[in-house]
Amino acid sequence: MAKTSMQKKDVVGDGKHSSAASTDFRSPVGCTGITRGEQEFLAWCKEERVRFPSSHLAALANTGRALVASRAIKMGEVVVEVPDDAVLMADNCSIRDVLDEEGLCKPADDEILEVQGLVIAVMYEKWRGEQSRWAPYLALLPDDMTHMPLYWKRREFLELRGTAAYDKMMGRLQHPADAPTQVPLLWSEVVAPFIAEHPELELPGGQQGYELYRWATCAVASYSFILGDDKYQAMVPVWDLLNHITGAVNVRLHHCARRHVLQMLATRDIRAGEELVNNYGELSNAELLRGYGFVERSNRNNHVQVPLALLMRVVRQELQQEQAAAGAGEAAGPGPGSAASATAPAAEVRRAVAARLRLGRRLGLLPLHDVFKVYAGRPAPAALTALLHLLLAGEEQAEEVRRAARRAAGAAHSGKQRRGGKVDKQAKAAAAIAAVAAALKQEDSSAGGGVSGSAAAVARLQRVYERVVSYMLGRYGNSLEEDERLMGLYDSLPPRQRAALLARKPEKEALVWLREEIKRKGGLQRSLALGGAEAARAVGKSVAGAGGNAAGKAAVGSEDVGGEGRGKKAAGRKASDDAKGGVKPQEAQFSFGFSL
Ligand SMILES: C[S@@+](CC[C@H](N)C(=O)[O-])C[C@H]1O[C@@H](n2cnc3c(N)ncnc32)[C@H](O)[C@@H]1O
Repeated sequence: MAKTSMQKKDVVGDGKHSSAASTDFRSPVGCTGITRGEQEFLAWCKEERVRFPSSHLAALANTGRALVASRAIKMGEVVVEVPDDAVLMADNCSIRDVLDEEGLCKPADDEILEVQGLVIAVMYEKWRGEQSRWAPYLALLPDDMTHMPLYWKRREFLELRGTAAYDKMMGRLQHPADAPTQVPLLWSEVVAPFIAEHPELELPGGQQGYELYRWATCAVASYSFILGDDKYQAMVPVWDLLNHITGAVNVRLHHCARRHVLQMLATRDIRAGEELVNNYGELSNAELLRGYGFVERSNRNNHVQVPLALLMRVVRQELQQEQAAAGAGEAAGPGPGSAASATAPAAEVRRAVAARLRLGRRLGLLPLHDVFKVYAGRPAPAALTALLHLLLAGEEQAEEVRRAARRAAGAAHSGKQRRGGKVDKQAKAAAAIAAVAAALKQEDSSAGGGVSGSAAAVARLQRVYERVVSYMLGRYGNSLEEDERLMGLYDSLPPRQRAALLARKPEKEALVWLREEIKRKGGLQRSLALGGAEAARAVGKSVAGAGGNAAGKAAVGSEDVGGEGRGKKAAGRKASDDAKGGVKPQEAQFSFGFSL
């Protein structure tokens, strides 16, 4: 594997200065010379018509390489332009036919395989060294990816127990775009056999091969983009030089189909010397750490992910305990209109809850990848509260919710709101949430309502929430109090411990917040009052996903492309109408195939 020096310099010039061979080149904002690797990359950009005329490469203390404005940039100006065929994908790399034959190009049987296709493409092109068309580009990617948790020692990795980062990397939750997931398994089941079956490629096997694979996986995880509706995973040179700072994005991604170029446009005026900043998604620290190997000291996107599988388990437990209590002649009984009758065996509870879940799904109450996000300081997600109510509900209550949702969907049909079926789903979810809110409205248990049906339902929801929170808090390796103590020692902690601390502590805070919020007077109603917005979120994408990334990462105004040639077509196909910065479609990565 060709090694490239990754010494970082303070600032290096942009493509137009690439002919300056001297190492004491001074950029418009001062600073030092450029490395040979950087010079070669800039020359390569020129050859490939990759342009960033108003900015230059910089190396910043905490974030590594970056693009910095060389002059004032106007809102809407194109700041980076990358021809479609300069991107690197499984579909246009030099072994694309082999990858295609092996089912590792689009459309593969499994999206995971498509991501593996790009990882192998990156491995191969890197391995070819100078012979690769992308050599100067690949040489500029950091050789050292040890900031990624994939390189952490077991002891360090265990510090992440309980977090979304840990679960995803352990393969408990999985989305194809979660590149650093199940790496040893994918190596032994997909990549090592591929290498063994294609000796003509001369890729290394064994430990050397695995190290190359691990590096390429990290490169794909933290540098690749997903282009267009067809979700082509691609390495996009220069686009991937932009860092992520929550709340500071100043560019958006776009595809100009007419000219077959991917573009980055300024979303506001940018001053000379200002960093160009992308948005990798609305990501928590745990997610940033897993996918990109860094965390932010203060991150407004911090949240905890509550998996559906856990909710199902807790609901079943609740119902079975209610039954047992009723069977033993205790006072509580199965509650008003319970999902299973007092005499029902566990299997019946399971069936009843599964049926309610199907209804919840039809009503649009399930978020993308079945993971509910809970934020400290915000009400519990409406769709979560509504779904829990539904899962616990008896026949009659469930039917009521279903009828209300149907009426609302019918109204949306006949109204002007309908847009490609999406509003139907949103309207249904909103109506289901409203119906649950109405059912719970009469009383809140904390108001001292006693024994009315709704008070019992509220108490039951609170119990279920409490169990979910307790279970999730118990999964971390230590307590929130311990993390608070560790924050006092923050500066003296090793970097990986700091990162783990900043990943797990906000998750615990969100859980503790949830527990308190649900107990507070009106907490459940506050959750359900957000029905509209939450309903939109419940049906995904349109609110916070890569497809509709409100923070501006998603490109707008893309035009359709008539592709020419394979690579071009792939990159071009509606590319960047939801092109993403960083590797994963932001919502789509939160799959949580969790089991207790
Ligand atoms: C797409 S690359 C951006 C270019 C990168 N800085 C470089 O030196 O090549 C993503 C990587 O940049 C770094 N990065 C991006 N944003 C960061 C931030 N806010 N803080 C720390 N590191 C950051 C992380 O190492 C991440 O894996």
